[in-house]
Amino acid sequence: MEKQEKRNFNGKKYRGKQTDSNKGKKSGEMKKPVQKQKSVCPVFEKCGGCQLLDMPYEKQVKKKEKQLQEQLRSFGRLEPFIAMENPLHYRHKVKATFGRDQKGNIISGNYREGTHYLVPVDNCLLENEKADAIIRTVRSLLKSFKIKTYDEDTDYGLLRHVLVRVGHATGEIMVILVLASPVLPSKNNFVKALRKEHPEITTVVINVNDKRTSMVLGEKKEQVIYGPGFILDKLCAKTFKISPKSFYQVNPVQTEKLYGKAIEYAGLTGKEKVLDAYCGTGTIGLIASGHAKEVIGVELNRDAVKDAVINARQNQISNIQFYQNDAGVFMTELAEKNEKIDVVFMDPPRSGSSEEFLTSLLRLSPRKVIYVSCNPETLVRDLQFLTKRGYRMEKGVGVDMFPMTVHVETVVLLSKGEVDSKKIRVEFSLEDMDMSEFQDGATYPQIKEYVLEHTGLKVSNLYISQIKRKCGIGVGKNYNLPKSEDSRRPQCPPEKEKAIREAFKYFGMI
Ligand SMILES: C[S@@+](CC[C@H](N)C(=O)[O-])C[C@H]1O[C@@H](n2cnc3c(N)ncnc32)[C@H](O)[C@@H]1O
Repeated sequence: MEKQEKRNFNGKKYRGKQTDSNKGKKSGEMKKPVQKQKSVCPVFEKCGGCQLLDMPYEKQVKKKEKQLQEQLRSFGRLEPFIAMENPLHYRHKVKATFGRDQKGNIISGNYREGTHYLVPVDNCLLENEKADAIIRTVRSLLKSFKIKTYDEDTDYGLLRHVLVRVGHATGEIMVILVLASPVLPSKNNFVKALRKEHPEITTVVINVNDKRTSMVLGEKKEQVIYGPGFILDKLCAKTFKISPKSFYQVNPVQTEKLYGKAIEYAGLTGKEKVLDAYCGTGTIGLIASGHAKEVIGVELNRDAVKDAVINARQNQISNIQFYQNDAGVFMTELAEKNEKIDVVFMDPPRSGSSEEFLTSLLRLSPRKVIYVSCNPETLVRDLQFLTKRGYRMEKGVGVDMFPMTVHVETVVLLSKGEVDSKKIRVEFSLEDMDMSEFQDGATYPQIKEYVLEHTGLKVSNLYISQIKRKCGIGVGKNYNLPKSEDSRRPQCPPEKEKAIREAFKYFGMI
């Protein structure tokens, strides 16, 4: 039997797939069983959380760098990819879903990608090890505290998920217990028992999610049962408050490198007015504030904005203002007021930016735009838009924020090309543009992205267009529409319809 020698992510040898052993066998001859390579993770094939785990890390880096170069080549040059020195256990935000296996044993882990099949996970190579240990302890306490795990099918039980957020620099730890109803029996004793095993836990909160949805966190305000209800962390010498629902990058080691590049690309001199769009808890803007005259930040999530304001105070920064608003709406208002903005940082979600944001960006005409993106596809789409209208990509760089997965983070510097802003204003007309990506409030990819992020469900263009019709929203001609009202076409299931409607509401379409 031929052995294929391969090396996994950390360079250790392992036995590769033995698929050649049956080659040349005539049919009917006894076949030797095909032995699959042994992954470094026992649930690698079932979980789907990481796709590249069994590939040597250097190879992963080359693969990602090459792919990014192919995607961005036509726009400008890329600097060498920024890999991670120790690419394991980098996730400082860890989520586990609770349930039971077929024998009735309590399990915790992740849903297999695209399904509601719960894969038990004890130790994940991507996740912070303390967070995993805390989740195991919660699991071990459930029986003695008579806490039932929630069952999606019967809508019965209490504990749905546990989320752990770890401050990399401070070591502070927040545990979020996501419950189907507000009362946790013997909550004080539960916290005591948990902290006895993990005295490093600095806060415990209850989040109630009583909806039949795959969204992890419920919308209501959290109930704090231990500590201050938030944790602090440090990045680039600034302190940041992290609340249960605020966005905070999951890989703090690489985040410092990412933000460092963004600030470097901005080349601030201390005289600029800077906008930090999609600012989350204000991280990039606060770090930039020491190098700029004035910074404004805009963010949709109310809790994140509150954290951003507190972060400014905590870091004694007075030249920054935060606004809670849709970034596109905010940009339009700035453009209408003829505000002068010198540099824009933009770090939108995976779905990328919006038509409204980008058109107003053109009107504002900042000298430099630093685009931070976690999705090269939407980055390319938005770059196409901006580079056709006077901006030029000077340089960019890929940062490995998510080793072992296919995901890539990118920072790109755009600056004003030869065309002067006056000319752009005259030539720029919505009628002439291909607006297919930007119809009806949100694009199909944005709706899909939102639904996936909030419910874990994948929805097709067909389903979105069906629900658009039901809601009386115009359906653009560029999308995958049914050619006829053929009743044999799959109809959007109620769960997905609900999720799509929630997305429409979020994007202000209904
Ligand atoms: C990738 S995160 C970046 C956050 C921040 N720059 C950071 O590095 O921590 C994207 C942020 O955009 C926010 N967001 C999503 N849609 C938005 C919108 N339409 N307007 C403003 N902010 C939005 C999200 O709440 C999230 O905080």
